[in-house]
Amino acid sequence: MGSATLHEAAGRVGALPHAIKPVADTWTLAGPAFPVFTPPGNNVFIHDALYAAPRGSVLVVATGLHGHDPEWGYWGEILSHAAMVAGLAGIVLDGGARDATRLREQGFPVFSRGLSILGTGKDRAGGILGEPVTIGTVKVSAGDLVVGDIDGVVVIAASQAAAVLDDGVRREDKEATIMRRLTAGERSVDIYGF
Ligand SMILES: O=C([O-])CC(=O)C(=O)O
Ligand SMILES: [Mg+2]
Repeated sequence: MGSATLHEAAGRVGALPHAIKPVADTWTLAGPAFPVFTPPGNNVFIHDALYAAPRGSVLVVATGLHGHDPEWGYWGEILSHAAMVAGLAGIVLDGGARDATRLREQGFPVFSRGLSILGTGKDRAGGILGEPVTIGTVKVSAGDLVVGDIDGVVVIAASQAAAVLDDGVRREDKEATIMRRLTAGERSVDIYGF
């Protein structure tokens, strides 16, 4: 199910900033969040998170700069390789990634604000693992459902996830019916009653 459908099903909440996109257009992502806060320009806590997150997790990394952070590549081919070995499902990064050609070959879903050559420091101070983080206007807690695709990333509270998925399926069924009616010659404005 697409991120936009789930966002509608969730009552139009949970969309992360639109600038956070997959490094390869075709990638999709789904799994429970493991939140990480890293100080700007530092990625040692992201390395630590690989070994703290349960298998199947999506790392969701806040950098404290709320999007004003185009200049670091927090994640690259080494971290993707390590994350695959650790059985993680993907990463959502409120900052840049690098080694994009290799990342695309590896296929591990990396969602970032863009690409940056610059490497990060390793000071072991100021990071937090597994506690809620805020990206854009969205608070992300451990276990929340994270779904990403080329449209972007949506985060659904764990307590809402089952109901939102059910509603998403209903929406997709309804939209399939609308497509059939359009094919049959009806007009969108008539179907919706606009
Ligand atoms: O050096 C880093 O920590 C990020 C990186 O390029 C890699 O993971 O390959
Ligand atoms: Mg690298």
